[in-house]
Amino acid sequence: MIIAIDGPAASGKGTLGKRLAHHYGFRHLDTGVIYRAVAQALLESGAALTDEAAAVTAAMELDPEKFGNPVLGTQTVGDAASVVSAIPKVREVLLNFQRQFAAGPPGAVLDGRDIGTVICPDADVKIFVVADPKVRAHRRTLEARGRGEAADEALVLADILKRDERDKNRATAPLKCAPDAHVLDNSNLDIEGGVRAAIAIIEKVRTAR
Ligand SMILES: Nc1ncnc2c1ncn2[C@@H]1O[C@H](COP(=O)(O)OP(=O)(O)O)[C@@H](O)[C@H]1O
Ligand SMILES: Nc1ccn([C@@H]2O[C@H](COP(=O)(O)OP(=O)(O)O)[C@@H](O)[C@H]2O)c(=O)n1
Repeated sequence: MIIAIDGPAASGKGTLGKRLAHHYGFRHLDTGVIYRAVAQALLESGAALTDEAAAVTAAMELDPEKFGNPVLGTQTVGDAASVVSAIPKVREVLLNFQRQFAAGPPGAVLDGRDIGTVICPDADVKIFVVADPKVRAHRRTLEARGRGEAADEALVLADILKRDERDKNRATAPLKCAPDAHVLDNSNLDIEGGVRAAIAIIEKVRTAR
């Protein structure tokens, strides 16, 4: 079984994906980390984020062992990731890695921007997670402060909106809700409530088969 989760920045995709994978005993891939790792490799090497050749090389040399690097969670790297991720050849290089991850037993949960539309268009269940931008900015600010970073909520909101616009308007694999996805708005739900709502969606789809 494949569960595809997509949605805008800081909507709670990763948290939900992790929790669902735990609930069902599936593997989980936060695909945003992949683009963040490519962006970080470019930032470290000093190459421009729009340098296609350097970005493709970084994507081909991606080391999943480095996905746990805490710097990948920062706003700077997230912003850089949304520039790098708009390069079609970078997405092409990363496609197989994601599809192979999705294919293995016993099941997988992937979250990102194009899982239900491009990576796993035949996923068993697709969930498009949304939340009010101000709510998302507040949660991300608390998260950054929890890591000891000085985060200004207004700037976090501006960054989220800018990134959403870039991700929605790019030509290749833009952020969009698949026609067969179930929209889950968690603006007024806590993490537990969001997980319960997602499980209800998944069980409804399963029993309808
Ligand atoms: N339903 C929710 N209610 C409250 N906080 C949430 C909820 N879902 C996620 N969060 C918090 O919001 C922040 C962003 O969530 P995250 O899962 O990283 O989002 P995304 O993967 O979409 O960027 C995290 O600090 C997370 O703990
Ligand atoms: N499947 C994906 C996942 C992320 N991304 C890009 O990577 C950036 C960072 O993704 P992320 O999921 O880690 O971002 P957050 O929602 O956690 O802030 C996004 O802004 C997208 O530009 C993508 O293009 N496709």
